[in-house]
Amino acid sequence: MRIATGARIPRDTTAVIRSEHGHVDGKGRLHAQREVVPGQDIRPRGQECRAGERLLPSGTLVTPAVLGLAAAAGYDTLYVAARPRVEVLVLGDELLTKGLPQDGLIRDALGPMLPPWVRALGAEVTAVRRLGDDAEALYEALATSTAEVLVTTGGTASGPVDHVHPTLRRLGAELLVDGVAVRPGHPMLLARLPSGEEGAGGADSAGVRHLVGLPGNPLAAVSGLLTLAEPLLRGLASRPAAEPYTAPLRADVHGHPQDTRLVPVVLRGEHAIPLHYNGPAMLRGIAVADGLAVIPPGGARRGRELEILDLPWTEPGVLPGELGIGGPDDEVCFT
Ligand SMILES: Nc1nc2c(c(=O)[nH]1)N[C@H]1C(S)=C(S)[C@@H](COP(=O)(O)OP(=O)(O)OC[C@H]3O[C@@H](n4cnc5c(N)ncnc54)[C@H](O)[C@@H]3O)O[C@H]1N2
Ligand code: MOO
Repeated sequence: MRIATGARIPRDTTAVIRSEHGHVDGKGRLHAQREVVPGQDIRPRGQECRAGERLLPSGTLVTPAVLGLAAAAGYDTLYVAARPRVEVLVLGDELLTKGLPQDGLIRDALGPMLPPWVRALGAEVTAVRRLGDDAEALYEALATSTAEVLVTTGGTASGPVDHVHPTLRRLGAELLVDGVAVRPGHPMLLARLPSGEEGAGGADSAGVRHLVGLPGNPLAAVSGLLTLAEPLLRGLASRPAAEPYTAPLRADVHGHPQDTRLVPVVLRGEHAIPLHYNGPAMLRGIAVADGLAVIPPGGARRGRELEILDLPWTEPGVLPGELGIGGPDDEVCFT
């Protein structure tokens, strides 16, 4: 009997011969040109999975392949953790949104940088708002936002126009992390905002809202993104943490006397090569980096194994030669 690839086999069939491995003679009899073994080219039911079997552990990212597997196994609905909804609030009167920095005004580097970064961390960005240094606008924004996570940039220090701390106090927020012994990024903070029912506006279905306060210096903001925002968003999205790993340094790196430093590095072969332009306000290092090396207080010598924090898009690339540490314009810059 002729049968199409993938067609259901007739009852009591013991083997299938591929058309190119057999021929039918003038009397309609089939002759195999190769040995035929029982079960040949028959795909039995339940080969890949059986009814009720768990196909993937919970917490698995729904990739295109996972969607295909789910459909193949007959699922019509998948239960997933929704992407956390994040609103970005950029603070600072000194920020320009186009053109060259001039007259004491600088370009907003974080407004463009944060949304794709936050999306790469598995969250959805619902809005990016530039609020200047307006305490009332910040209060209104925090009180009424329905996002589960608010990310502010700037205004975390204690200067005259640093409104984040006073506004959190006014809202009755709970400061969970108020500064971290890390450079750059030491003023970063994490707070739990009052939920909708507690009188402060919107919230997610569980009523919990968090605020990640990133320092205004752009590389300091990156520190906060990787060490405060990333674990928070991962937890909210029920994503498992990546396995921590280390790499040996290919050059000495200066340390802060008391605090940990995070220094942009590229990964080449086994090694982490520390990059120039790693000051708190600089982005040239991180723009070509694969990750941040965790430098203990006091610094680290060449060859020492250090933990590396990956960037969400880390993949091997080309090291622009002049950026690696060890040249004449090596910089020690941590405030
Ligand atoms: N008395 C102290 N003052 C400061 C300390 C300290 O320990 N004691 N730490 C300094 C450090 S370190 C940092 S980091 C900053 C963090 O302060 P803020 O979070 O309040 O940040 P701002 O003052 O608003 O801005 C700092 C710096 O970054 C520039 N900035 C701000 N936003 C952006 C942006 N979107 N794009 C590019 N650049 C931005 C801003 O113009 C400032 O130059 O506090 C120090 N002060
Ligand atoms: O964040 Mo500051 O720029 O800690 O160094």
